[in-house]
Amino acid sequence: MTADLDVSRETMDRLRAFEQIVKKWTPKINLVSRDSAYDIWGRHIADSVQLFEAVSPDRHTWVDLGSGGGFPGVVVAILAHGSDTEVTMVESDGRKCAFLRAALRETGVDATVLNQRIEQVEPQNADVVSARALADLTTLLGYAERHLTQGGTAVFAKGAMWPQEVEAARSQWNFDLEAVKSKLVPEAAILKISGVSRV
Ligand SMILES: C[S@@+](CC[C@H](N)C(=O)[O-])C[C@H]1O[C@@H](n2cnc3c(N)ncnc32)[C@H](O)[C@@H]1O
Repeated sequence: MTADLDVSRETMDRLRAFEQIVKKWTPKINLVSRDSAYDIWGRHIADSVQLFEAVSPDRHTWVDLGSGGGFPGVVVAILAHGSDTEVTMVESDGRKCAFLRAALRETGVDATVLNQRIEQVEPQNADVVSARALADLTTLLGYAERHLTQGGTAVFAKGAMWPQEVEAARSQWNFDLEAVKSKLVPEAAILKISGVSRV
């Protein structure tokens, strides 16, 4: 994905710097699974870039839930740097929050890191809510309902089971869905969701 990533040289340098920081910290605090640690760029950064690109640039507040090692939160902060998008990451693990703050400092971009549980953070009224590898869709829609502004969009990275997750979620939630096929894993998708309300 490096070749067709249409970003400035400065942004690419920041993404590369972030890749190195993840590699440095991963042995200490397990930021990514052991079997994906060999390919931070291909498995994690490129996937986060896809999530970012799935959303229209017309947004001011982006909240990433369960940011962990910064996917997609730190990548979004790097790609949105210089725009008027404010990025917030919510992460309950204090060591990961320390990592996220260090990554932001070292890459020279701004974002807010909330070391809290998603369920306890005050409603964020965000234009965009994102999550990757966090929870099943039914749970994520509860988070989206709490933290999205009216007219906002949720973007969730999902694996091959996404059609079943959508079907299960429909019993509890009404929502509009656009499934964008992943460029990286054929069966995976980015679910773009709006109009979330309880059934
Ligand atoms: C499997 S990791 C995924 C991290 C990252 N989004 C990624 O794609 O690599 C899930 C992360 O969400 C955090 N998390 C799980 N439940 C949470 C909650 N209720 N509130 C805040 N953070 C939570 C965990 O601490 C963990 O860092």
